[in-house]
Amino acid sequence: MGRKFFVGGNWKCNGTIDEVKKIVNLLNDGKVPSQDCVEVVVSPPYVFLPLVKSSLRPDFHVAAQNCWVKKGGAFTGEVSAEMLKNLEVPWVILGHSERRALLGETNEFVGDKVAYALSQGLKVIACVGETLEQREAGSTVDVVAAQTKAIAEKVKDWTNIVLAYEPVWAIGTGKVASPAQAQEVHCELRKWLHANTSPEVAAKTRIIYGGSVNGANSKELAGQPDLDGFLVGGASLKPEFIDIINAAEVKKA
Ligand SMILES: O=C(CO)COP(=O)(O)O
Repeated sequence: MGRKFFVGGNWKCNGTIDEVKKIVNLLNDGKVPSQDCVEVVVSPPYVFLPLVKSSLRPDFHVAAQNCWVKKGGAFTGEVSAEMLKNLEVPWVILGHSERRALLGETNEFVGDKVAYALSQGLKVIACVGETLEQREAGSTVDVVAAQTKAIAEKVKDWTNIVLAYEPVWAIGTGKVASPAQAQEVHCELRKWLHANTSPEVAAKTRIIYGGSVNGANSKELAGQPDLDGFLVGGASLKPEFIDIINAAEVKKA
């Protein structure tokens, strides 16, 4: 099948220089499976990217948490895909639900961002996910399909995209999706890719889960057939992030 397990750590808007140094030391000392078995990418705030990149172990990589929708210029406060490329930051997270909800990023805007970042040679962790209201209304699959469609309309080549399913109700709440709930949506997303992109894209694209993942629940989640890794928030700042990376071993069994 060839979908390498992927573990992302989204540090969000957290950290001081000292705290960042501590997390990097913790990561550098962690015992994890080889790069053949798991791809690890951590995403500090922009301002810490050079520090993390220069001090992080070479088998782990970095991601930005966002970038501007087109070429840089007169866009105060933004950071462009070209700048990330210039800093040799290989990955960027786009469409996180916090940006969709708090900063008004629409499906279309996220689709444009993904397409532009890819065009500049970045790899993208593209996030989708429903709110509790949407889940209770029975529209989970429609919501994530619409979010994915807005990306698929702008992108032909999915090689450099990892799709992150992050139910909004599970983010930062301690209410993790059950393995069955996660598997159901991952399977629907894969079916959607099969029908609307190509069977090859559906088979190869990694679909990772995010929302209250921790050291204790990561193994059982990793056992789900359509779950190819995690995007971790709170626990990515703690020693248990190493345990979550080690959940990749489940796929080998
Ligand atoms: O938003 C997330 C990762 O992008 C998940 O956050 P938590 O792991 O803190 O729930």
